[in-house]
Formats: sequence, structure tokens, C-alpha cells
Amino acid sequence: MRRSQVPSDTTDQRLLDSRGPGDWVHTDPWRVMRIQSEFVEGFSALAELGPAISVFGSARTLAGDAYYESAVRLAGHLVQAGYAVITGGGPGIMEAANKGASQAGGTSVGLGIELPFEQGLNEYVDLGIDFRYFFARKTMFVKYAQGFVVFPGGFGTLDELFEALTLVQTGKVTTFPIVLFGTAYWRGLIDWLSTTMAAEGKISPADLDLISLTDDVDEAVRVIVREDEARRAAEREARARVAADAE
Ligand SMILES: C/C(=C\CNc1ncnc2c1ncn2[C@@H]1O[C@H](COP(=O)(O)O)[C@@H](O)[C@H]1O)CO
Repeated sequence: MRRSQVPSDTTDQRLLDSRGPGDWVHTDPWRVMRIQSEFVEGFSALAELGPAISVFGSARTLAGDAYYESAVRLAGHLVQAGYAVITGGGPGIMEAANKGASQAGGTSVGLGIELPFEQGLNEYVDLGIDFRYFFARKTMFVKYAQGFVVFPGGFGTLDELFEALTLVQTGKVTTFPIVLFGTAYWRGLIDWLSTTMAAEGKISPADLDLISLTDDVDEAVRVIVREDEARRAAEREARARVAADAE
């Protein structure tokens, strides 16, 4: 939808903002069907995607910015390494990564989100799905990716980064490489995580090992490929152990 057809509120807002006494009971049970349909649509569309990496970063980064151009190159290299590229399907770093993946002949996925200032999927998305609920969309970013690369961004980017870190830290997903691209941008956060969060015991120092930091596209791809291969080897070993135990 565009211009006057764009609604002034979103489905997510209507779900989260409704606090009236009891009236929710007449609507929320039906919303469950809609939420369920988002999971079904996402699972069906992505089930046969193959190995993929989710790329995140600011919706406001413009073409020509060094990070935009790095995201284009990174996505191209990821395609050459055999990965599809998944983004939020919007502008900025999302557009850059979709552009790099599409131009390299790879699968360029955009998981769009309904927003009050709707913009639609960027022109480089080849496989696109539109979500109404952030939480359904975030499940797809993790479930169908073997790792994350995170470019400089704002609240949306940090939300996606910390969701992934929490899932890895709590063992909900295993061996999931998380690469932060842009040392100058991320250094302050990494220092704070180390000198305040870890120092005050809110995370363990080993949790910081979950994150790699680089300015180098090739290095980012190397980290992704290395950790992905290690995960596959561990899975093969685990399957072999199960098979041996069953004999
Ligand atoms: C703000 C602008 C466009 C918003 N359009 C978006 N489309 C899709 N996904 C989005 C959008 N905005 C945020 N996201 C998600 O959050 C991450 C970026 O957020 P940040 O706050 O900009 O860091 C991104 O990875 C998306 O998944 C254009 O002005």
C-alpha cells in the first residue's frame, strides 16, 4: 500500500497498545490465528532456502556511505561462499545487502515489517515476505540463518543483535557466529560490555567471545564460514555418536 492507502497504525501497535478492561478477550484469540498464519507463511516460504546469513544495520544509511558499499560487497562474497542473504527488506544497509546478493546472482531475501511509515520492500529483494508482527519476523531471521553480520545501526539493529546474543548465550541456538562490522562504531559498546557489564558480573567474560569485530569484508566472511563449518562438523559427529549408540 502507498500514499493515502497506508493505514496510520499497525497491527503490532493494535495488539500491544490495547489495555482496555476485558475487551481484549473478544479480539486477541482471533489475532492468534493471524499470528499463526505469519509463522506458517514464513516457514513455508523459507523451508528450502538452504544456508543463509542475516545482515542487519541502519535503515538510514545512504548509498555511497562506506558501510553501504561494504554491505553490498559483503553480501556478494556471502553468495560466492554459498549463502543466501536475509535482511529486513527495507532501505539502508538492508537494501545494500539485498543489492549485493541479487547482483551476485544469489538468493536475496527480504522480511519486511508493517510500519506506520510504510516503504515497501527494496527493489533488490527477490524473495520477499511481509510481516505484521516483529516477533514472528525475528524468529525467521534466526531460524533460517547460520549467522548474523551486524552493521552500524540504531534501536532496530541493537534489538536484533541482542536477541541473537541472548539466544546463543542461553543455548537456544548453538554455535551461531555474530560479526559486528565497523570497529569505530561498535568499539564503545564492546568496551562497555567488557568494563561494565562483564566486570559487574551481569554476563560472564566468555559471553564476549560470542562476538567478532571487524572492518574487513573478507574477514567477516571467513569468520562466518569457519564457524559454520565447525558447527556442521559437530553435528556430523553428534549424528555418528547417536548412530553408534543405536547399534
Ligand atoms: C526508518 C526508515 C525506514 C524503516 N523501514 C524499515 N523497513 C524494514 N525493517 C526495518 C525498518 N526500520 C527498521 N527496521 C529493522 O530494524 C533494523 C534497522 O533499524 P535501525 O533502528 O535503523 O537500526 C533493520 O535491520 C530492520 O530489520 C527509513 O528512514
